[in-house]
Amino acid sequence: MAPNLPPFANTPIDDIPKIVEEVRSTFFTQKTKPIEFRLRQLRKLYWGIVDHEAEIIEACKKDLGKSVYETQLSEIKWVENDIIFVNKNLEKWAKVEKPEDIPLTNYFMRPRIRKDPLGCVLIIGTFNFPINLTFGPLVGAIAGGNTAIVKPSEQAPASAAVMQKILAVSVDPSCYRVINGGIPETQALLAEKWDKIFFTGSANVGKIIAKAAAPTLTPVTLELGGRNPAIVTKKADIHLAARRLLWGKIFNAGQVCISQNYILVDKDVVPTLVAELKSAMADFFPNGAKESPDYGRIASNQQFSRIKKMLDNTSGKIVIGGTMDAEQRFIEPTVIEVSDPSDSLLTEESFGPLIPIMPVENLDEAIRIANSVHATPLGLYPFGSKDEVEKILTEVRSGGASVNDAWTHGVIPTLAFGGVGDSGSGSYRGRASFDCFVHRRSVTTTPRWMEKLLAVRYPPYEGKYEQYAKMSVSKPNFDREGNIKFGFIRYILTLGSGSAKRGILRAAALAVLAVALQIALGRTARA
Ligand SMILES: NC(=O)C1=CN([C@@H]2O[C@H](COP(=O)(O)OP(=O)(O)OC[C@H]3O[C@@H](n4cnc5c(N)ncnc54)[C@H](O)[C@@H]3O)[C@@H](O)[C@H]2O)C=CC1
Ligand SMILES: CC1=C(/C=C/C(C)=C/C=C/C(C)=C/C=C/C=C(C)/C=C/C=C(C)/C=C/C=C(\C)C(=O)O)C(C)(C)CCC1
Repeated sequence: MAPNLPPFANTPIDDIPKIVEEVRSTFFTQKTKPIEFRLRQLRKLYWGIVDHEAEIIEACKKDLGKSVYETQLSEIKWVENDIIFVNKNLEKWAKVEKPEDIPLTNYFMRPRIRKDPLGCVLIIGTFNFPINLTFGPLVGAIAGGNTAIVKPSEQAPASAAVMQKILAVSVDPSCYRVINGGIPETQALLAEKWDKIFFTGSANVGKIIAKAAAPTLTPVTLELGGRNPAIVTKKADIHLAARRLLWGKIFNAGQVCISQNYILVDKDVVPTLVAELKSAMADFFPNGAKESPDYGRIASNQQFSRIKKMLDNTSGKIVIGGTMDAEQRFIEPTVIEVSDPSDSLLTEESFGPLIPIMPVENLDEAIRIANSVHATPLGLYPFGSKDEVEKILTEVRSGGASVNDAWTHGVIPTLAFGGVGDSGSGSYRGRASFDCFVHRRSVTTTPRWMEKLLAVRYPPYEGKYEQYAKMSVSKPNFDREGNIKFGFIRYILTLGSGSAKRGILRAAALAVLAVALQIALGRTARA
């Protein structure tokens, strides 16, 4: 029997300042700082999630038509595994760190790096992986010793209500709270003072967040969207490319910010790619996507209309799929052959199961189009030979990249995840989640006995520079042309090459030459 879901209700706007004040003042009680407290809260959150698995599954079904399998993989087990990983590593990460590269003269000041909590943080989530992308950052915030307020997306209301319930019953409510609502509630939150805002969502709202943070210089982590290219060359394995890129657009019905937004394909292999996509589609959904229990639905009528409009507006030709059902918010995985790089299917983020394919003359053209559509996308998916892939990775920027695959870099839970340029700033997950929510605070302690040595820094300065220079001024090992200068000993030891590797090669070549000479001389002597 399906579990009863808690109702979604907006937090009254008038209550928001009071809740924020409570959570903010808890930070100053120092309650969240001991590692043992953080670990205990994380462990309680873990069990809170475990105890509400059935409700999470039901909520994700209601919000997104998400299959149990996808909810387990990408929401429930994702966050549970993350908590277990943090639980195992937090003490190690939180240890005071000895910095590298400290000059000898500063050694006695015991330079070190503390990992201090930031304070009271705000986490604003999105709808597509509602639990993962909301509780994921929260795990980092708790691990970092912060207090936090979480604002789930109102576009996944069932999941938002379940998250509110889970936090209320599992963790300390004076430290961590859910505020539910839409734009007015988020605006009320943004009017408060935060020590960090962690936002996942669209670039447009990202700008609103950054603007709201600017007057108080509040740091922000922005996890935004992108128009991510996949590039398929003639040398790629087209069968694999088709299966993997199709997976990239059917998981969560394509509502994945790192999935490819469009595919640039060498014109010679377009027919093969389309045929392989057709065959992969039949393989994944033998009775069609609509009948499959594995294929999700679009989150809201608003998102459905937006995706439909994109398809209506294209000048491209649908070659696979194209059916829809507004009542069910169902959109079939749809492959569209596009011939114009300014087609809105390329230039706008579909955030749905649309798979535009654009034939190109060669790799240079593909790279040119990718760079002109979006110079700093969130993801990049090159399929081709080793050299072609290297060229693509070098010439096209992106937050992350998966070679010969769709968004695989985004499913490795302990790999830092984030955008670049306007696809986001900052990263999180695994250790990076902890780093995202702490300040690496450099600290020194100057011993009393150093006072005599430190006299060099006090006025009168007369005659002190030479003394200082002896201790602390470095000499360049490069000349005015930018060439590296070698010392005499280094020159001799490296046989005039300047590098150990080239020195060894030269020594080996000399040894071969000497042996050959010896053999030749031996032969001459015998003759
Ligand atoms: N980089 C990443 O990890 C991810 C990025 N995304 C991106 O998110 C976008 C789709 O998600 P949406 O939820 O539609 O994004 P969105 O930006 O509309 O909403 C995200 C959050 O911002 C709040 N919000 C919306 N409008 C606001 C306003 N005017 N003022 C203050 N707050 C506001 C919403 O309540 C929601 O909690 C896509 O662009 C997608 O690529 C989605 C998932 C992950
Ligand atoms: C099984 C054996 C092996 C190894 C097998 C491997 C490596 C299997 C890999 C399977 C994968 C990658 C399955 C996919 C899982 C999908 C997940 C977890 C989805 C997560 C979704 C997330 C986090 C969504 C994020 C969305 C974001 C950020 C967004 O919208 O932007 C060996 C090792 C080969 C040995 C033999 C056995």
